Amino acid sequence: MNPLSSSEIRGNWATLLLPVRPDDSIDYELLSAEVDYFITAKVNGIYSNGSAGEFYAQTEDEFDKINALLAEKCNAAGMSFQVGAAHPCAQTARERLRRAKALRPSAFQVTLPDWFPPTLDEILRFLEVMAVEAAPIPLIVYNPPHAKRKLTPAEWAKVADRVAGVAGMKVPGGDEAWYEAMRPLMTRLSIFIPGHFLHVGLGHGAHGAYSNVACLSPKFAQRWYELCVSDPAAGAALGKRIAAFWAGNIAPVITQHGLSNMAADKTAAVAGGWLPGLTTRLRWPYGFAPDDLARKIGATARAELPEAFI
Ligand SMILES: N[C@@H](CC=O)C(=O)O
Repeated sequence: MNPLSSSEIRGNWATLLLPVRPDDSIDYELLSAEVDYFITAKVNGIYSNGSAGEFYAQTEDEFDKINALLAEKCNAAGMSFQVGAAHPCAQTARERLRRAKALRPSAFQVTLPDWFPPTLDEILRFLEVMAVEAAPIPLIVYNPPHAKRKLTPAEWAKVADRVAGVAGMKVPGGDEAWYEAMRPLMTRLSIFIPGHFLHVGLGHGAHGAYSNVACLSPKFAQRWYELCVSDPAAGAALGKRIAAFWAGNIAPVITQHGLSNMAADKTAAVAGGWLPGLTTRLRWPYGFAPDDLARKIGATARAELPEAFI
C-alpha cells in the first residue's frame, strides 16, 4: 500500500484480534479468516497489534508472521493497513518497525517507551528516531488511557511541530475543553477516538476510530461510520444507543469484572459472533471473560442493537 497522509487516515479501522488456542499458541488459520472477513466487510482499514492484537505478548517470530499475513492479504486486496510496531522496550519497537517496513503498511502505530514514565524530551527523542526509521511511512502514536504518560494538547502540539513524520494519534478523547484545545491540531494530525464515542468525536472534528465497535461487528461499525458522515443526526441518534449498550455491557467487563481493555474487546467480538472459533482467551498471564458472559452480552446486543446483526 501507499503511505497515507494525515488527512487520508480517517474512518472505521478494525483491530486484528489475536486468536489464542487453549495451549496459548496463536491460531494463524483463524487469524487469516479474520483478515478475509475485514476485507469483505470493506472497513476503511485494518491494523495489527493494538491491545487486542496483544503486541506485548508476542515473540519476534510471531510478530513477523502475523504482520506478513496481514500485509500479503491487504496488499493483494488494495486494503489500507497499519502495522502496530509497538513494544514496551523502545529498542525492540525500533527493530519491529525496521523489519516490518518491507511490508509496505499505510502507517505504523507506536506506543511510548514504557518502563519509567518518559519526559517530553525523551518522548520527542523516541518519536524523532522512529519517524526517521519509518519514513516515508508515517507514525500513529497510540496513547491509551492506561499509558504511563498521557500527552496533553500542548504536548501534542510540540510533537506535531518537532516530528513531521507523526501523522496521527489514537487517544481516549476528552470533554469539550479537550476538543477545543485540540482544534488547532485537527488539520495537521489524524485524531482517532474510541469507537463507541465515534459520533461525539466526529461531531467535534475528530477523524475516526480504531474501533472497539468493529470488534462487536465490523460491518455494523462501518455502516455506522458512513451514516455519521452522510446523516450526522441519524448517526448521533444511533451513537447514543451504542454508547448506552457499551456502558451497560462492555465497560463492566473492565469496571466490574476487573479485566483489561483487551479482554473487553475480545468479549465484544465473541458476543458479536462474526468469527466462529474466536474465544475470549488472552495470552498468559492475562485473565479473560468466561464464554457464558460473552454469550449473555451477545443476547443483549441482539435485543438492544438488532441492526448490528443484519
Ligand atoms: N484497544 C483497542 C482499540 C480497539 O478496540 C486495540 O487497539 O486493540
